Amino acid sequence: MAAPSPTTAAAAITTHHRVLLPARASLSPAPSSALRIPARAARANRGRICVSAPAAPAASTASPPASAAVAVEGKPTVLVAEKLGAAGLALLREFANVDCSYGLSPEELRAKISLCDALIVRSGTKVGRDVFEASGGRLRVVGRAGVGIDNVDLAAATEHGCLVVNAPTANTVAAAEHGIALMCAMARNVAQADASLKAGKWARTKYVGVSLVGKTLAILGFGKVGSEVARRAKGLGMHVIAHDPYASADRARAIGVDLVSMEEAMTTADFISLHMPLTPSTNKMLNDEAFAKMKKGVRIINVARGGVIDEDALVRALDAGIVAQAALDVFTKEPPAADSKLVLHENVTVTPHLGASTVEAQEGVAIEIAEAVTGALKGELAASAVNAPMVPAEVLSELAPYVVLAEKLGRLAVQLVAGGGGIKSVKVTYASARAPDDLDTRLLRAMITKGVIEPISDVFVNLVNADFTAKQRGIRVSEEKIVMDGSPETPLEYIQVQIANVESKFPSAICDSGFVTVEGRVKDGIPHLTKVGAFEVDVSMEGSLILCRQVDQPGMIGSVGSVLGEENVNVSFMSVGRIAPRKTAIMAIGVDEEPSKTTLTKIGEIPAIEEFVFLKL
Ligand SMILES: NC(=O)C1=CN([C@@H]2O[C@H](COP(=O)(O)OP(=O)(O)OC[C@H]3O[C@@H](n4cnc5c(N)ncnc54)[C@H](O)[C@@H]3O)[C@@H](O)[C@H]2O)C=CC1
Ligand SMILES: O=C(O)C(=O)COP(=O)(O)O
Repeated sequence: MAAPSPTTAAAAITTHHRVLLPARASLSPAPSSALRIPARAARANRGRICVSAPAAPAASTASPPASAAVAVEGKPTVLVAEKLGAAGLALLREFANVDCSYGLSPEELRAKISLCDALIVRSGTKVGRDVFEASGGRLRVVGRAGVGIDNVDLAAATEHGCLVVNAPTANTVAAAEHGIALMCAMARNVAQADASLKAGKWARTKYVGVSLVGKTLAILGFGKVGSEVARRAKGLGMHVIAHDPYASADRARAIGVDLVSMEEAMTTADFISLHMPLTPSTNKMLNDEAFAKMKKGVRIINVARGGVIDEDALVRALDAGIVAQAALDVFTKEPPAADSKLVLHENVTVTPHLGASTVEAQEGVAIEIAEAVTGALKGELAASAVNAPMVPAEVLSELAPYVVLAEKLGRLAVQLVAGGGGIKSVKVTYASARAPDDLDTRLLRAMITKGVIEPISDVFVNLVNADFTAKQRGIRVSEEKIVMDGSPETPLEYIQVQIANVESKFPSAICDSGFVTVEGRVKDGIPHLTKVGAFEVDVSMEGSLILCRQVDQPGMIGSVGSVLGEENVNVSFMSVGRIAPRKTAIMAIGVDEEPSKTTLTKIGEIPAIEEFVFLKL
C-alpha cells in the first residue's frame, strides 16, 4: 500500500472515528475483547466500526473464473462487484467466501444479494433501495472501495440496518495528482496536441497554452483531496483560495490558503477545481447563474462528481467563451453518451473517471476497504462508517462498559413493562461530573433503544438503524444530562432509563414520577444494576435476575435460596434494598441458570413475597 503523505496520515488520525455496532445474530453487544483494535488496523491508524458475526451459513454465489474458490460453510460471503486490488482480496479471503462477480446487471445483483453478508463496490455499481430490499435482511455491510458514496442509497441502508463503510484516505493523493495532471494538460492542450500530432499534423501555433504561475486557483471543497491539490498548486506558483463552508480557516491558513466566499471564488478565479461530494446541496452547484459570475476565460477542473456541474450550462458557458476550457474526469452519467456535446467539445479534456486509478491507490483502497468490511463482519471494531454516528476512538474505549450497561438497562426496563407494545416514551438520564457537552451519548442512546426494542419485536437494532427504528415504532427517546459531584475521570456516574405511561409486571419498579425506572452504574468495568423503582440494589448485570418485593424479615434470603437450590439453580449474587428495617424490601437475586416455572411458582408462594419477576439480562 502506498505510504500516505504525512498530511494525509495526520488527517486520517484526526478525522476518522470509531463506532461499536453490535452483532445482529446475538442480542448482546460484542464482547469486550471485540473492542480491541486488530494489530494490522492499529498500524494503519484508521477508524473502526463493527457489525456482527455471521448470522447465517454462507452460500457461494461465486461465478468463475474470478470467484472459483469453493465456499466454506459458516464463513460469511462477500460479493465483490467491481475490480478490487489483489491485496484486499487476499485479506477478504482469509475470513470470508469471496465472490468476485464484476459487471453484474441490476437484476443479477438483486438476485445474488440475498446470499451475501457484505457487498464491495466502486463508483460503477448503483446500490439502491432495491438492492437492500432484495437482500432479505442478510446484507450487513456495504463497502465502498473509494470515497464518494453517492452511488449508495444511505437512507435505505440505514433503514435496513446495513452499515456502509468507505475507504476515505487511500486514494486522496491519486485524486489530487489527477486534478493537477488535468489542470496542466488542459493549460497546455496536451491531449488535443497529442491527438493532432498522431493525426499527422504539426500545429505549433494552434496549441499555445496558458501559464499557471501567478494565476488564482479556487478550490471548491477544501477536504482531503482539495487540500492536497492546494499544496501542489502552491508548488506550481499559483495563488490558491478555497471555498468550503465547513472547513477550518486555521487549517487552510496553515498551508497558505485563504478561505473565501463562494461569490469571491467565482468572481476572482482563473482556474476552479472541484472537490466537494455530490449531495443534494452541491448538485449542479456550477450552473448558468454561477458561470455568469465567473471571469471570462476561466478554466474548470472536475475530479469530484459530474453532478456538481450542470453539464448543459457548462456547454453553454464554453460556447459563449466564459469558460475557456474544462478538464473533466467525472460525468453526470457514466459512461457519458457517445455523442455528448460536452465530451466532444474541442475545449474540453476528458478522462474516464481515473482519479483513483493508480496502482498504489488501488492497492491501498483495496486493503482499506477489506479491513473495514472484515472488521465489521467479525463484530470487531472495523473501519470508517458513513451511516452511523462516529465516536472518537478514545471516547469509544472509555464508553465500552457503559455501552453494555446501556443495552442491559434498556432490556431490563422493557421486561418490567406489562405488555411491551404500548411503549411511547423512554427517558434517559445520564449523570456525570463532566460538562454535558463533553459527553457524546449517541452510542449509548442507540444501545438503550436496542435494549428496549429488540425484546418486544422481531427487528434487529444496531447503531445504524436505532433512531430510525425507534421513530418508526413511535417511541420517543428523550435524553437529559445532569452534572453531579464525582470524578471527571469517570465518563458517567450512572445511567437511568425510565419508561413513561405504562403498567409494570413488578409495580415496585414504578417510582414516584409514575415511570418504570431502572438505574445502573459501572463498577470496576462491570455494569451493575443499582436502582429499581425507588429501591436501591446492587447487583452485577450478568445472567438472569429475580426481583422480589417482600416484607423485610429474617430468613427471606434463605427461603428463596433453598427453593432455587432444590432445582440446582446457582445463585451468583444477592442484594437487598429496603426503605426501612422490617418494612418493604426488594431482593435482587442473580442466577446462572433459568429456573423452571415450578420453581418460580414456589418462590411466589413464599408467604412474605408480595411480588416477583424473572428477568433476562
Ligand atoms: N475522480 C475520482 O476518482 C475521485 C473522486 N473523488 C471525489 O472527491 C470528493 C472529495 O473527496 P475527499 O476530499 O476525500 O472528501 P472530503 O470529505 O475530505 O472533502 C470534501 C469537502 O467538501 C466540502 N463541502 C461539502 N459541501 C460543500 C459545498 N457546498 N461547497 C464547498 N465545499 C463543500 C466538505 O466540507 C469537505 O471539506 C469525493 O466526495 C468524491 O466524490 C474522490 C476520490 C477519487
Ligand atoms: O473514491 C472515489 O470517490 C472515486 O470516485 C473513485 O472511484 P472508483 O473507485 O475509481 O470507481
